Amino acid sequence: MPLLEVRNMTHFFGGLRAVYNYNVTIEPGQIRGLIGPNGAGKSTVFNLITGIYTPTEGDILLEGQPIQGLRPDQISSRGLGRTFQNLRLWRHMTVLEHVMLARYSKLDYGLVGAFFGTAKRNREEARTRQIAMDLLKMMGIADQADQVVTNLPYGTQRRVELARALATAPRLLLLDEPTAGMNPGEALQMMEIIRQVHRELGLAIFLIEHRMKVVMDLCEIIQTLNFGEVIAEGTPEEIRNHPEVIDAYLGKEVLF
Ligand SMILES: Nc1ncnc2c1ncn2[C@@H]1O[C@H](COP(=O)(O)OP(=O)(O)OP(=O)(O)O)[C@@H](O)[C@H]1O
Repeated sequence: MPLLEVRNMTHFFGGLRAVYNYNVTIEPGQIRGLIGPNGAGKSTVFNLITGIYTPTEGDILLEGQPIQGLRPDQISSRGLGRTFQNLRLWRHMTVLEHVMLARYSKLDYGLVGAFFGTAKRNREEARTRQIAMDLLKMMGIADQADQVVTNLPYGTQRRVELARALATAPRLLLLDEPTAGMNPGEALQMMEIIRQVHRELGLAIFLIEHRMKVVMDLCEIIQTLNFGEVIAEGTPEEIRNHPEVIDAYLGKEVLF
């Protein structure tokens, strides 16, 4: 069974057709890319899948179960994690607190446990801290666990955001422009981290990215959107040589 299946999804913002008859099937462990010009509808596709918007039409199935109409937190707890194009971090929290807080949504010690500090709660706290620290190690930022995020360089903040998304143990991770705003060196490091996350955690990844090197190197299959519609889907080689994609998009894009 596919991990995610989106069928004939259409979305209007008032009179604007942002996404039209969109389909995608993501298998467990697959890495897929979504590219297209500014305003093509890429972030809207992610916002529809993650429950920020409810599609005007269509079906979204996660492991065979319909998820359209559920709240973002309900969809997240079913195994779908994401990061955003613009960072959404809390100004006064430390790196470790960000990741631990996300992990708490997975915890189950009930209200009584939360008030009275049961042994189970203490065990779970220790385990949460351990998982969060392991993720920070994977991101290469464990030594900055106690830093307040706003004091850290932008590239590091993006790693915190990725660690936070991974803290809920998703089976599918949606990354909205993971290298946006980074210099080429930071972007290369982020690419290696994504590769490592995929290899070590074995989850499926769906990513939006403008940097062609990142998409072409990481993804097995790439879709191209233009005016809300998929104009091409294929391997990096097929996409690179697709006349409509070159015309609509690649001719104008940053190679790195
Ligand atoms: N909340 C909204 N209300 C109204 N229109 C919106 C909303 N969000 C997006 N749009 C419009 O929908 C279209 C698709 O936008 P979207 O942000 O999905 O594109 P995108 O491919 O992610 O672009 P970019 O690469 O610039 O991030 C655009 O015309 C945009 O202006």
